[in-house]
Parts: sequence; structure tokens; C-alpha cells
Amino acid sequence: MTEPALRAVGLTKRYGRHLALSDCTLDIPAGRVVGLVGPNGAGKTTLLQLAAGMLTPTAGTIEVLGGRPASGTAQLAKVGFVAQDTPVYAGLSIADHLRFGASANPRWDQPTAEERIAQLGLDLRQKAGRLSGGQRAQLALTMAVAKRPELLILDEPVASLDPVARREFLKGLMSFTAEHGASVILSSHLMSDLERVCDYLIVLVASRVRVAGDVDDLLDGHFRLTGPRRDLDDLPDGMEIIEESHVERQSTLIVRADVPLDGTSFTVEQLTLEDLVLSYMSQAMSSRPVLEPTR
Ligand SMILES: Nc1ncnc2c1ncn2[C@@H]1O[C@H](COP(=O)(O)OP(=O)(O)OP(=O)(O)O)[C@@H](O)[C@H]1O
Repeated sequence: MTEPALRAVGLTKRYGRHLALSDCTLDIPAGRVVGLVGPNGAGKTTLLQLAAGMLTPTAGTIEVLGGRPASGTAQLAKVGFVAQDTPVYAGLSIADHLRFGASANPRWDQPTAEERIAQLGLDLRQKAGRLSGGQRAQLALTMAVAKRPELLILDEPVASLDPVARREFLKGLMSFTAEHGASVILSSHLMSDLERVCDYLIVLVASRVRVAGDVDDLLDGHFRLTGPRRDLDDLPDGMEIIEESHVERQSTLIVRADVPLDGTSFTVEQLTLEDLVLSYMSQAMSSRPVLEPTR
């Protein structure tokens, strides 16, 4: 049986009294492209760094491809990670980076690495410290992909890329997963990109997982209801109201429902993925930083 790409149970990370990630339970199947979304400060980087083994949990457990993150050479070789600030070695050339990658990674794919660098129009002799922010991100991504990981973890990988580079990168990501059956977890604020490439979604709000699942299942289970305010009490039980707004006589609800919604006086519409995410994220507007109670 294939191990899940990531399994977390009660995963919690606290900085002092500040909860960066709270009681996170996830079971992400392998072979998926997973989008991680949420407002600034929601805990996305924290979750990704826990998965990459760069942070240790305060409580709970996390397994990646069946192993403890960064728990040994074999585990490290299976996971590629690109941090938000895409660190590179400023004094080393691009060729030095690729040589380093080859020596550190048993499954290193030099032809792919060189081909990518050439496609980007970069010179192998160029020092990484002289690259633009977007070019540095491309080098870091090239290193991560050439490692041929089973799981690629990318923290806002496309944020500094221009639109064409972004499209090309996302295309490359999809063919990488298709060819190698690899899993990808990527965080982004760009919903249109996530809509294009992700088949699994996690929404983190105020340090908690608000919703996670297969994109198609999420779209099949969320609706916008519009109808007379006076009929709100007639709506079926078994719905979770994610967001609601009311004008004098009319109500609009975003709901999660696994019960039939026909037979009500409300108009029922499907949501786009962006609407769905925004309705969960709008709950964060009223939330404050999560502090543990003082004892
Ligand atoms: N080293 C740290 N020390 C103290 N607090 C931290 C530290 N790192 C993160 N935090 C806090 O933990 C919370 C989650 O941060 P995190 O970077 O995981 O959020 P994020 O969802 O990635 O945000 P963004 O979208 O802005 O990148 C934030 O409130 C942040 O201020």
C-alpha cells in the first residue's frame, strides 16, 4: 500500500505563547498536487517547515512518505524543499550549485538540471549572488526538481516569477508529477494558479486547518444559497454555514452540505474554488493572533 504523502495528527507548533499551528490533523494521499492556502500568518510556512523537518513539533506527530521528516539520508533524499526566500549560495556559480546537488543527492538528474538552466537563458558560470530574485527562485526550483524527490514541498514558489515564467513553471510541475508519480505540496496566494494545477486543497486560517480535501469533492459539497431571510429556519439540518450575509429581506449563505438542498425556497449555486477559499478565509478577518491562556 502506498504511504500517504503527509500524515499529521494533532500537529501543533508554538512559539512561546503564540500558536503558529494548532491541532492540525491531515491525511494527504500520495501522487497529488496539493495547494496550501490561507491568509498571511495562518501557519502555512510553519506546516511546510515541519514537513521538511526544519522545525520540530511542540505537540502531535507528522509523517512524510511514511517516515519522520529529515530523519536520515534516505528520508532526506525523498523530499525536495524550496523555502519562501529561495536561499542560494551567493559566492557559488550555477554550475557549482549543480555539482553540489549531484554530490548530495543519489537520484540527481543532471541533464534535467542543465536543460532547465539553458531554457531559462542562464549561464552556468554566473554567480548565484548576481541573479535576480526570480532567477534565484528558478535556480532553487531547478535544484529541487533535479533531485527527483518523491515529494516536492514548495513555499510560495511562483511569487517572484513573471507571468510567463509562472505558467511555464506550473506546466513543468504538472509534467514532473505525471512522469514520476511524485507528490507536490505548494503554498500560494495566487488562486488562479492553484485552480489550474491542484487536485487537493488545504485551507489554513488562524493556525487551524479549516478544510482539506479533494478539489472535486470540495466543489461538490459547497454551495451558495440565496433566498428569503424569513425562510432561514426552513433550511435542512446537516449544513455547516461558512459565511452569511443578510440584506433586509434576503440572505446569502455559503454552506458546506452533504444533504440534498432542493425543495427549499433558496436558489442553490455551485462555487468556484476561489469563492470557496475566500469564504473560509473571510472568517479570519475577525480572528486575532492565537495566544495560549496564561496560567
Ligand atoms: N520564528 C518565529 N517566532 C515567533 N513567531 C513566529 C515565528 N515564525 C512564525 N511565527 C508566527 O507564526 C504564525 C504563522 O507564521 P507562518 O510564517 O507559518 O504563516 P504563513 O501562513 O506562512 O504566512 P505568509 O502567508 O505571510 O507567508 C505567524 O503569526 C507568525 O508571526
